[in-house]
Amino acid sequence: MMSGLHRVLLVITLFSFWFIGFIDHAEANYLGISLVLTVGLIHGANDLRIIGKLNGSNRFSKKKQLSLYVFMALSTFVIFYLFPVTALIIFLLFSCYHFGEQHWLEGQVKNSGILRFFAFTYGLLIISMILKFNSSETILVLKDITHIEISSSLLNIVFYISALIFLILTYLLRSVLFPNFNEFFKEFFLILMLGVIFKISTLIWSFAFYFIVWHAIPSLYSQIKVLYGKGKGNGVLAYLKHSILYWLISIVGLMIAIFFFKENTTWIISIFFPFIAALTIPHVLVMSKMFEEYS
Ligand SMILES: CC1=C(/C=C/C(C)=C/C=C/C(C)=C/C=C/C=C(C)/C=C/C=C(C)/C=C/C2=C(C)CCCC2(C)C)C(C)(C)CCC1
Repeated sequence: MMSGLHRVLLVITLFSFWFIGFIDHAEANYLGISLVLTVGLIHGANDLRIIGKLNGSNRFSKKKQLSLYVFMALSTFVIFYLFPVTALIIFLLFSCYHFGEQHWLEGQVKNSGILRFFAFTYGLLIISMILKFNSSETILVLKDITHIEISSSLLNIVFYISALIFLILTYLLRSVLFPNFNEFFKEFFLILMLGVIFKISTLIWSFAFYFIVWHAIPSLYSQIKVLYGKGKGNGVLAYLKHSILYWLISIVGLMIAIFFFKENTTWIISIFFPFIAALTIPHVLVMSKMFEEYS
């Protein structure tokens, strides 16, 4: 749903066209990775506090919640190395829903099955656009992670199918999704702008741009509202203070993973995605429960 925050993000998206012209591809990649490792990681680092706010969380002690979270993250990372294709598919399915849920389901009082499917399709459309518009880099990274070389036509097919289902669902759900033509126009304009950004930049920048601007920032905004209330100006500082330890632990975890697995891969980036995937699974479950209870 288009809110005041979304309007600011649209302006940032427009501004990014101008900004991309100033940096080369290598700089864009460094900046993208730095943003994911800072803002991106931090947006999940307060998950335990969010769990503490959810109904029924007192059934488990804080220690149990922490152990379960760490267990989920570590097992996903290991599964990525044992069964990379299965793990990648599960990661992508979770990610599609998670991206769509953040963008469309906040504030929807009743999340029906079809709305959830729409959210999933939106996430699939965005991710397939990132991959399709950067197909040669995607094929190389996927080969490094799964040892399978996929063809660019597979990326095209997924993109066209998700676009078609997205259009059909948009039509069917138009009265729920778009209170007026302006909202409809802004959403389609956004998809168009994202498509151009993904086309003219690198895979890493495309992913990092969407992940930070259109996922992590809105998610931080929703979490701060839930944790510290709407009117409290110091919510951002409190959020940062409470997340810094978990952020540091994750960075150390990434360094350890790079140290042990760097021989097995051609690019560090192939360790980076399984690492993000490991944190994604528990994070998605926490956020989904938060949206259910706080919509
Ligand atoms: C609390 C806690 C913690 C922390 C946590 C965190 C820090 C979280 C985070 C979280 C996060 C941070 C999340 C994220 C999410 C993400 C996502 C959702 C993504 C997606 C992606 C994708 C989908 C991709 C795709 C691709 C590309 C782009 C290229 C190549 C290929 C592929 C396909 C891979 C710890 C563990 C320390 C401990 C316990 C507690």
